[in-house]
Amino acid sequence: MNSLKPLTSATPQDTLQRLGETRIRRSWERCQAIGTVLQIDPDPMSAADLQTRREQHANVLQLAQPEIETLASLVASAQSVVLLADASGVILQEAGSTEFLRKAEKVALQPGVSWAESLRGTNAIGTALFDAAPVRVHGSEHFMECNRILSCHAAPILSPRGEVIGVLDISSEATTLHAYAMGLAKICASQIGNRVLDHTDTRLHRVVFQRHASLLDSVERAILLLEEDRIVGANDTALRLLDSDWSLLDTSVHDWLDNWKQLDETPRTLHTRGGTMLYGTLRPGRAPRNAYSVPLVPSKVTVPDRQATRHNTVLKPALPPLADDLKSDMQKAVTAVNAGMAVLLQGETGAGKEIFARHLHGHSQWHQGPFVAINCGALPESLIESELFGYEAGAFTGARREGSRGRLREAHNGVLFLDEIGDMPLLLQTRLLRALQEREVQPLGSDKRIPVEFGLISATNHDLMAMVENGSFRADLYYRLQDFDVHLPPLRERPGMDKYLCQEFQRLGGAERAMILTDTALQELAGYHWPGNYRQLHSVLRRLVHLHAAGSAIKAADLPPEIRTHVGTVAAGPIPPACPATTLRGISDQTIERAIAESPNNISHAARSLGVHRSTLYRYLRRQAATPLSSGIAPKPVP
Ligand SMILES: Nc1ncnc2c1ncn2[C@@H]1O[C@H](COP(=O)(O)OP(=O)(O)OP(=O)(O)O)[C@@H](O)[C@H]1O
Repeated sequence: MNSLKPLTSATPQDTLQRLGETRIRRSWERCQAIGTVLQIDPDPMSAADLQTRREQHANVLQLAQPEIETLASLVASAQSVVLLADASGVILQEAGSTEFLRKAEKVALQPGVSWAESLRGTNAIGTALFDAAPVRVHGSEHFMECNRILSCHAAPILSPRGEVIGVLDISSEATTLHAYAMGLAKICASQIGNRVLDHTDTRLHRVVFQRHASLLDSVERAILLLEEDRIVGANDTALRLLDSDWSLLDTSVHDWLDNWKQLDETPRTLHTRGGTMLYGTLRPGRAPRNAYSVPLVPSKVTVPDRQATRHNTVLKPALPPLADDLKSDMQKAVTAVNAGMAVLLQGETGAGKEIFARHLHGHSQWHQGPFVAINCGALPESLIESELFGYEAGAFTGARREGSRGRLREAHNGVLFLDEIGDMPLLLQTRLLRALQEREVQPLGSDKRIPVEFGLISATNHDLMAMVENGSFRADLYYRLQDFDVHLPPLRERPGMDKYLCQEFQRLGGAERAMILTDTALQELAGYHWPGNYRQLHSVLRRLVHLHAAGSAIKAADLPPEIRTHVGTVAAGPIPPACPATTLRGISDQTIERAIAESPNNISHAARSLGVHRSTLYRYLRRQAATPLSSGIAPKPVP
């Protein structure tokens, strides 16, 4: 273990000056006072010692696992790691990108090493612990030169009495600055603190409150722990809403909240001492205790299924439920979008990207705002710009007299869903990128810039990376859109297809018309590769239900030709890998031609019967324009 030599010219006075009056500057000043004791190359403690320390902190470690796991999978692809350190700065656990973990070890950012500020100089873990506040320490802001390869974001985890009981850190290389990492670290540290509160002595009463009833089960909820009417624990949000600090501990709750006694488990209004109206619930404790001094003993560590609870209250009943294997992706995507990250959904046509986006909106902090969906593939190029950004009155010929707000502004305080983003023309990609980066919209014909705030979700069935490589999609927009990406698996990979098919057949009218699917029909349906996914499945099942007599048993011979002609192919070999860019793949030209012929002048209807999106069919027709279909039906111009 070496000690740090006096700081060299790499950390001169001008760096200190540049830091200004910040937390970092104050930390540097502290470090300069103790410079020679700093450890430049510390050895980690022995495995046995680390194990003992982990056992001492078993409760916090156990309660933090859901956040650590979620964060690890969120940040691993961004070459980042998540670390949990105890209150003395010793790293207890690491997770995330294995590649970066190896690099981090070179500067001892690893379990068993203390990153206390007094040992490692200004760094996120140590400085967050010293100040008991979140902090980002990026590259050259680290006091010790060897640590300047790092960019770190740390937030303290507080006990119900306001003591720091640990620190959560997200670190990556200093060459990449992740704008969302600080937000994520803060949210997750609060969530862990809340879980500690939830699991502290179940004999205490719990008052939970917020400005809006819908936030009562969110990470933003304020919590007070009461013994009789004495406040024995709280979280940061409670202090903020009550305009107080930790001196509120051991005072009477009567001093802070009127009518709290009338609360029960149903949200009701209550008022702060200053008259602010809040919504609150009261979960009574099992019995009063004499003192709050017991160690934190989790009664049982479970991850509360908040998503499910909120799903019932927030989402419209018309939304189909997600397949079980998507629930953990949903949970991560909610954390991501709430932290300001852009979510990109990729998957074949009809795989449920929009449905996923709507669920995500319903579960996110934006759920009370609008869900504004824009189909970038269906909008004519000449209209996209005015549709997205709006326009001033009389901005162009044909414009509405009163002007238009544009879809980006309509999404303010809600979610903007950019569907088929891969079809956005290159020129507009530049304007969109600017609006997304600056979070400002400039309507056509106006020199005003209007600030907008929304959660951003995009979807595509193209291989966007390939488009970036061949120059048809801007790399910078691609990276702006995919802070977190979710791959929606195709329907054919859904577990338990037989059961699901029967259930959907019954739901879509089979039960009402007393119909059944025979085993052979079911087998063929389950073996089909469903290029149009849920959309195609529903179209096929509806046709089966309504084109056959009530009471009939559907046989394999009754299945539509596109399924029958594929039976041999599917049985003969493995299903070809998904090819998202060619979404009508697997449907023969003749079938497409027939669908169009059966729905003259109605492309939407033809698309529905093929189980693809209208814009997909338009794209197909454009491609075929040079060699018109034999049916002679010329495609109408795209609206
Ligand atoms: N999990 C699901 N369960 C039942 N139906 C679903 C599910 N997911 C999607 N659907 C249905 O499938 C149809 C297509 O879904 P959605 O529009 O979300 O797909 P998409 O991936 O966005 O398609 P596209 O790329 O063509 O726009 C919708 O009618 C939707 O209700």
